[in-house]
Amino acid sequence: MTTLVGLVGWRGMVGSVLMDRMAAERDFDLIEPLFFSTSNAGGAAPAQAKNETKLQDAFDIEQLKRCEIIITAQGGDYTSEVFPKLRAAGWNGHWIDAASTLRMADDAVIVLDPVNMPVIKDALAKGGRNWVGGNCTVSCMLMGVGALYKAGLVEWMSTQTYQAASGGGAQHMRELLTQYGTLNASVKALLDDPKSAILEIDRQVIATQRNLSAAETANFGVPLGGSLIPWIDKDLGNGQSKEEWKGMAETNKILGNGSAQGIPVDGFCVRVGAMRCHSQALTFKLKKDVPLADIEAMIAADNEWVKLVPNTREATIHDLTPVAVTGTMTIPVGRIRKLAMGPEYLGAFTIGDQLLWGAAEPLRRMLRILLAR
Ligand SMILES: NC(=O)C1=CN([C@@H]2O[C@H](COP(=O)(O)OP(=O)(O)OC[C@H]3O[C@@H](n4cnc5c(N)ncnc54)[C@H](OP(=O)(O)O)[C@@H]3O)[C@@H](O)[C@H]2O)C=CC1
Ligand SMILES: N[C@@H](CC(=O)OP(=O)(O)O)C(=O)O
Repeated sequence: MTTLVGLVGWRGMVGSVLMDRMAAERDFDLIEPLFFSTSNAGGAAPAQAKNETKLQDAFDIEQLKRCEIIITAQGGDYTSEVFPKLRAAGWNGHWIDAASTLRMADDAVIVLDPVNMPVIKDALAKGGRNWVGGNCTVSCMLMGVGALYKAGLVEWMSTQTYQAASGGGAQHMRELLTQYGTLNASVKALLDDPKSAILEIDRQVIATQRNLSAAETANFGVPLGGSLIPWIDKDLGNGQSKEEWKGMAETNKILGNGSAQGIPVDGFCVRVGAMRCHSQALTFKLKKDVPLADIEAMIAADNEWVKLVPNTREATIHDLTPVAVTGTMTIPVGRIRKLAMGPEYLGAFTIGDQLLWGAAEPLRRMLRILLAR
């Protein structure tokens, strides 16, 4: 019998990317999908529905219990409310989740199978049933440079991120574009006049940024267009943002190192005016001096999506940008070079589409792993 798979959060931003990827990879051929909604129970399910063509209530535990596997991209509040009730009602199925809520739970695995298939297999063998997608920045970073971790070469890593608006959600992407539009409109006449003074344009732009309406900064709280925000997620009260904390905690959990005592990973997470690709500059302290060519070969051979970008100006400006990477599964790694601090210090720059490898893709791949058993 075909596996009944519940889909929750399928029409949100992450969910839509997930649906596209599942369709592209023909995942729906292998399952009987049961679509849920928090807002439109009884409405028509999307075209991928087969026998179950009505949307089910996403809070209806009895309907959820019918599913052998549930994939949710509905968000953390939904997980917090429904998951404990479902387990308490005796549901023994597999829960695959995009939200961070359950990530650090002992009985949950952060799934990124090109990096941690052994961890996933070990958990499966032990009866694991909770599978959670990792933080987008961490997942994209490990898809790029996981080879160095797998080879046991990393003493520590520092990451400086350049994270896209999409990490905040659809409204944040819209807000960024609205801000850019407002800025452009405020100096349009001056821009159209090639003889206008650039410092006058600059003066008007900063005045516009400082006077953006509350509606135009409702999501980010401050201007992002033409600026940046060096804080992402909650304030942990110790000087670190929660996004920065995830770097070490999740990297080590994904690698199966345990979260408390692992390889030190730290740095600064910064929101920039990109749309949906997270970029990051990485500094490694390696455990030993490894020739650059060996490092490059290791990274290039790690998985089929990683792409080495030669450390030249031309290759970098064309292939190592959010514009080049958006909407693709490719994880470019470039700017690889030994740093001035010494031969064990390595620099690299990597980019990933945070809605693909950063959110949707590890979930559908986990579904495939479960279906293939
Ligand atoms: N944004 C990101 O980069 C990442 C997000 N995540 C996780 O995924 C969760 C979902 O994120 P995201 O996809 O950005 O959230 P969205 O806000 O885009 O979607 C969440 C839900 O909102 C409801 N909704 C209400 N109005 C609309 C509308 N106009 N269009 C579409 N859906 C609507 C839908 O539920 P319904 O159909 O039931 O009404 C939908 O499933 C996050 O909470 C987070 O936990 C994980 C990794 C990255
Ligand atoms: N925090 C990420 C997006 C995200 O959803 O992260 P997480 O899945 O760890 O909550 C960002 O803002 O770019």
